Amino acid sequence: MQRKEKLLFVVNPISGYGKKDQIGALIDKYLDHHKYEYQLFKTNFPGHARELAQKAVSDETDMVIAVGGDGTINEIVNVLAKTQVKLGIIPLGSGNGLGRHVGIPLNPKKAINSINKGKCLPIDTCLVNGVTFVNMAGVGFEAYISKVFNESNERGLLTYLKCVIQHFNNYRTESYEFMVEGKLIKQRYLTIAFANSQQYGNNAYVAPRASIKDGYLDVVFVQTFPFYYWPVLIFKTLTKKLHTSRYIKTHRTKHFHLKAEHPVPMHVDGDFHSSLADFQVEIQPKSLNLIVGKEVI
Ligand SMILES: Nc1ncnc2c1ncn2[C@@H]1O[C@H](COP(=O)(O)OP(=O)(O)OP(=O)(O)O)[C@@H](O)[C@H]1O
Repeated sequence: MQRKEKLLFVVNPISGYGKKDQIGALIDKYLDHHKYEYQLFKTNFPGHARELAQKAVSDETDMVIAVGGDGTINEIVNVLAKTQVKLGIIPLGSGNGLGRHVGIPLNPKKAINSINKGKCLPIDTCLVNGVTFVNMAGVGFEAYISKVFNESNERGLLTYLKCVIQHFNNYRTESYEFMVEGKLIKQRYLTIAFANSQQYGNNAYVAPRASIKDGYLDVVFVQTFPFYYWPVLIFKTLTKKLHTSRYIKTHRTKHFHLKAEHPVPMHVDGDFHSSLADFQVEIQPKSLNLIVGKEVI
């Protein structure tokens, strides 16, 4: 008889919208018990998912499944990158950028089925100043909003949009410098995204031509724009046309060194990390074994 694979489900009870009370029962009902044996833990504090993943690696677990959003995934990926342990996703976050990109259904029963199928793909991860991210990191306005959002008691898309609208006019753009094709560029930007996949979440495509398995990072520069341009920008973001905006430039690279004139906020996979003025970003090709739901770009 074939050995059963050992799974660990890591459930973030505060991610996304609803409680996660039913998830244990759904896993029990729909997981393929001929193929897998499993344990399930809820996270009690930020950083707990990382601790649980560390224990899973030392216990020779075959797959860790993040039940939550990109922040929960990020904690786990910081442990699983460059190991053989697979990552699964049950996307129950607010934005679910990575889960959406790799075609994991938002319906938990269907997501469990993707784990049963076990279609595994080696994907790229990235490092920013030594911290791993897998979907998106960034500096400037988007990171500032992730800080404000994390500090608010509410979650969800509506709260996020409220934060954006409230803070857009008051946010001061920062001056940055970096090299592109041997040329030194010095310019002010509203936000700069380091994109491994295509979207922040909620089908907001910031880097519609990015691939998670091409060995490259898409750096997306967003210049400041007038308030009346928001509807156009949102439309372009949702229809994968952002790169056609006159306020956007994209640079594809393996390494990127960015300096800001003053410390600016940085997020990794949607969660505020710290405020810094010097950023070294690099790609780590095919460094994570991810369970996917479809053919992935
Ligand atoms: N019990 C807990 N109490 C408070 N925070 C927690 C707890 N467990 C985990 N966290 C933190 O919650 C943060 C947010 O989780 P996550 O990013 O998964 O959800 P989300 O923000 O709703 O989804 P997304 O990132 O997809 O938009 C994580 O960074 C994690 O550190």
